[in-house]
Amino acid sequence: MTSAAHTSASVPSVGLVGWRGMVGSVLMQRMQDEGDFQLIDPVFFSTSNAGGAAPSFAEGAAPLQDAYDVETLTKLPIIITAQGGDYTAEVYPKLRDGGWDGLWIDASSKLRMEKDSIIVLDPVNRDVIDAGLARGVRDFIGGNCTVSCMLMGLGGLFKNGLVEWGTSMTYQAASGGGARHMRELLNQFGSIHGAVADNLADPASAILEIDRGVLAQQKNPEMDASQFGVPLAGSVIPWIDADLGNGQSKEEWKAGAETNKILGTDITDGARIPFDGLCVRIGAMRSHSQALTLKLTQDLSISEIETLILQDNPWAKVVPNTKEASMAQLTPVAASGTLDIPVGRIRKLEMGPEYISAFTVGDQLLWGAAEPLRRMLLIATGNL
Ligand SMILES: NC(=O)C1=CN([C@@H]2O[C@H](COP(=O)(O)OP(=O)(O)OC[C@H]3O[C@@H](n4cnc5c(N)ncnc54)[C@H](OP(=O)(O)O)[C@@H]3O)[C@@H](O)[C@H]2O)C=CC1
Ligand SMILES: N[C@@H](CC(=O)OP(=O)(O)O)C(=O)O
Repeated sequence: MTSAAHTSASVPSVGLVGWRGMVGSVLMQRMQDEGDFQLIDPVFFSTSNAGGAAPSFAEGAAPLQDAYDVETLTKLPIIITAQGGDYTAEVYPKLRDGGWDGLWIDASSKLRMEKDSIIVLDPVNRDVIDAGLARGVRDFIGGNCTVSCMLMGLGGLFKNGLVEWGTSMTYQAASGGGARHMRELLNQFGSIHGAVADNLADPASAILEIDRGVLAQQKNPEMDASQFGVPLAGSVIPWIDADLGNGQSKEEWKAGAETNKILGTDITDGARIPFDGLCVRIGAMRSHSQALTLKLTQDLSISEIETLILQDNPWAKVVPNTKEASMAQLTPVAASGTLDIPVGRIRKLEMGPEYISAFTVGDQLLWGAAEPLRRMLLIATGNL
């Protein structure tokens, strides 16, 4: 089973499932950047290409194992999966029913709200993770991307009990849907551009003619919208994830449910922080943004709020509430590929001194997905 990149008996074998997807690719990159592969003996799995070559960055690694081969998975003390909830639903119960007691570290939402699982976001809930490991918890699940990014940015307010309630209006990038969604968005932009390229190249052409051509292409049933269901390029989709049947999307439900589970405010009577809003898909490639309205428990000054945010963790950054700084530092383009979580547009609202607005953006593939998982692996192996 070993003989991947390492053969040392002193490092644990770790099964890696879903490593070529969007979250998995970012996870692999971060693990390479940080030298994490020196600390483990990686065993790569695939749902579609068992027997194929291991990724080129893991020189000497054994060929890809079948990700549905429970017997092989059972031999591993730790499995990290970014394969998705359907995979977890199929494989996880077989492993546990067969007596496997290894650590399951998962990016998908499937087990997040289970009583015996912990949502991992260690800069916010390291105490909960450590206590869980000590009492034998085996399932450590990455949080929803918008929730994790929000808590990384505004942890200083939430963790100090300063938020009475909150609402978030999200602007979620195509990459939240995965690799195929990103490709679809780019193909849509390309086909729209192609439909009007000649007119666009002619400065004398009428803008209404171009606009008509764009709309016609967006409504063209030939344009591929198989991943998102409707065109996203040049549009927005005000619904993400399943319809819960009560007017709320599952993505919106996660905001309240997961925020309170991560903070531990779900278990004490009266501690729950009401948190709700609307989740919207936009045509950004990567990084989720959200506009927040928070009712604070106290009338704090803006500088007190900014200090609390900055002091909470090294990644939260305060962006001055000016046009120049917001445009330069508070966009998906600025945040993508970085671990920074910029928080800006912080100001008091007309409703009263306890009401504030904020806008935050974070690379949802980093703090919203891959980073808490790789850090959980480090914690579990005694390296963080
Ligand atoms: N995207 C995000 O922002 C976030 C995602 N998550 C969760 O993480 C899990 C994985 O999500 P995500 O990485 O976005 O999903 P992807 O669709 O990008 O990848 C999942 C799997 O799809 C297979 N796949 C099929 N076609 C392709 C292709 N063209 N390129 C790459 N992979 C392909 C791969 O499996 P194989 O190699 O076996 O064929 C891959 O491991 C989900 O549960 C998701 O909910 C959580 C937080 C944020
Ligand atoms: N639903 C998020 C990404 C995601 O996968 O979230 P979750 O892990 O909660 O299903 C999005 O589409 O942007």
